[in-house]
Amino acid sequence: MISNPVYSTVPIAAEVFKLGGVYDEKKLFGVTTLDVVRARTFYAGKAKVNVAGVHVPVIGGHAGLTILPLFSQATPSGNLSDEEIRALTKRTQEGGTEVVEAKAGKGSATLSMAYAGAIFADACLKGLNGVPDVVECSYVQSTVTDLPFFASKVRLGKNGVEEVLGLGTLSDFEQQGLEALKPELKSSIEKGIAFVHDN
Ligand SMILES: NC(=O)c1ccc[n+]([C@@H]2O[C@H](COP(=O)([O-])OP(=O)(O)OC[C@H]3O[C@@H](n4cnc5c(N)ncnc54)[C@H](O)[C@@H]3O)[C@@H](O)[C@H]2O)c1
Ligand SMILES: O=C(O)C[C@H](O)C(=O)O
Repeated sequence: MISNPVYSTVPIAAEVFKLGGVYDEKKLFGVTTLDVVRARTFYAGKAKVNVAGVHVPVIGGHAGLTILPLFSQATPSGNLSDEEIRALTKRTQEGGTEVVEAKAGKGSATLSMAYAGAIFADACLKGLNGVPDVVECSYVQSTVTDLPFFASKVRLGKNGVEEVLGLGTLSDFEQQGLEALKPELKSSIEKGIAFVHDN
């Protein structure tokens, strides 16, 4: 699922598939790769490292505060200040809205989404083809938090999602971000599920 709001459209799709008796949680992904692309790009710029070698997990959902880049786990380490990390987090969270507002009703990010979509589709194909250790962040059915859907690192394989990976160690700032995003994410998931049953 790429169509927004991804944090609701994925639960909507899951519910529709369940009603049709064909839901396979291993094969339903919300594409959050663009958040990862933005986090990597902004981080590389600030840390003055080559973006090609940068990894930053992004967890949560796919809108505003629900997008939580884990810069404490970024590699290579950029030794950025707390203030810089806060600014990079905000920029990543607002990246999509920035483009939507700049295009003023004429759509959303397209070229960067195509790039992100290609990365994610390529990872899915590698997994399906049996390439080992293919890991991308994605918004999937999850038990890593108390929310039924959550974006985190996912290991892809022949069946789709082979393993939803844990969050690793979070900084205090990220832990606070995680607690702050939960109410919005919970309500967006519930709204999606209710939408299916009300319609
Ligand atoms: N997951 C991500 O990272 C990400 C990134 C970019 C865009 N998006 C989402 O992708 C979607 C498309 O973005 P876009 O920039 O191409 O938007 P867009 O406005 O350019 O295109 C939307 C298209 O949907 C069509 N449409 C609208 N209502 C319809 C309906 N009821 N039935 C059939 N078609 C309908 C419109 O005619 C239009 O062609 C949006 O939901 C956007 O939010 C997601
Ligand atoms: O379409 C949007 O609202 C934003 C899009 O999801 C993006 O991340 O660029």
